[in-house]
Amino acid sequence: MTKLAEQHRCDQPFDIYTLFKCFTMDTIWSCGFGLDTDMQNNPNDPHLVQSQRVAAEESNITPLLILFLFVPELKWLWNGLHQCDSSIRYWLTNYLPITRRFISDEPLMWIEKQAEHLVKKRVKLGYTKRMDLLQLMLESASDDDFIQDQPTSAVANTETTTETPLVRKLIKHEIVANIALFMIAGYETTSTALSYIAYVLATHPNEQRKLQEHIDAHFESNTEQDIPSYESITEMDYLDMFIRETLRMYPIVQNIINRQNSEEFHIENVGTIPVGTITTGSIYDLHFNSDLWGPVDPHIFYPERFATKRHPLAWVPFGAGPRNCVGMRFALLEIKELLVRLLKIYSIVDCGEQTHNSINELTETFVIFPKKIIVRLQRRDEDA
Ligand code: HEM
Repeated sequence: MTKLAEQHRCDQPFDIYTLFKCFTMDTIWSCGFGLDTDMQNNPNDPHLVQSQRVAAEESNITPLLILFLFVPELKWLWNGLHQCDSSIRYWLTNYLPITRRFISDEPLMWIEKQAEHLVKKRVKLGYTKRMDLLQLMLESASDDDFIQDQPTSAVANTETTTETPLVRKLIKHEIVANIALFMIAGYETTSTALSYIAYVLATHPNEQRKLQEHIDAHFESNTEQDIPSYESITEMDYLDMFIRETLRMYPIVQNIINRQNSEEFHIENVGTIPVGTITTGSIYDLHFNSDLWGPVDPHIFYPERFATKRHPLAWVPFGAGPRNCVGMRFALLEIKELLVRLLKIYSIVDCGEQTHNSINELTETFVIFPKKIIVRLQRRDEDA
């Protein structure tokens, strides 16, 4: 809120996406791993810079990735080479700083090393009352380096069960890998979702007013610093529909929602898909299909369409099935908390071409993101 107030005082168009990135990064470090970072006041913080590099265009298309795409049978070799390349870069750039002039380090490796330090530090610290993701993972950790999965005896004995769930502890390496995954998956996605929401709010003033009235009706507060409770947030159906409609029209992730089939299947007018094929559906075709989303034209922003029950797989910004996004509830709650606090005090204002051009050029890496979202803030109690 302090950063928003600063921007309001400047009374100039600014890039709200940059603010959201710092905010979601601070949130994931604090809620996930118990670190009180302050990236909102320090945009050059290396955690933020390295995470931004992971999603950046240039670090996504590497020769090894191209080899992986065209010769997936040798993925063990490409993985091995990638690991070697990243380790060498990490050691050279950290222990021989002069090499930074010629080679760049690998951001994922940097994040993994930070995660390793974090785990070591927390283990040394011993028991902590703080119940964050890291603590939960450490409590289910094993000291072994390798664990053989064991089916639960209770479930394995039941006659009706065909698939036996696994009793499984995490090994240290998996905890480190999960920290890195959560940092990357939880930061870029949520800040991008917030940036699209800001764009929609600025360009749809009637819907913004309706959302503000909805917030006023549900959330009484005397000060700007009040944090809405979980209970009051979950009751706010229009807020939920507003976010869902934005993610329908502006999905953040497309190409990571893919699956490899274990059985052959047939698609009409396409043919038979052999076992082991990696397929991904087109999220845009699904999200703009008028049979699934009508009768109001799916190209129109209309949150109320979510009041009608739709096909369970018509809306998939968080994927679907047992491997869908584990952070969905967390992301939705984070977005709602921020929107309630922001819109209680401010309106997001359209700055004409600057705002409209923001969305014209989108880039796709593992997320689909705009370069900037330029808007202005106006205090609601100063509205003309
Ligand atoms: C608006 C925000 C977000 C969007 C749009 C999003 C979207 C997705 C999508 C589409 C997938 C793939 C699902 C599939 O293949 O079916 C995914 C996976 C995942 N997401 Fe998110 N995500 C968001 C926020 C988060 C957050 C905040 C976290 C963590 C705190 C997170 C952690 C993960 C993880 C760990 C996976 C891998 C799950 C698995 O493989 O089992 N995501 N996300």
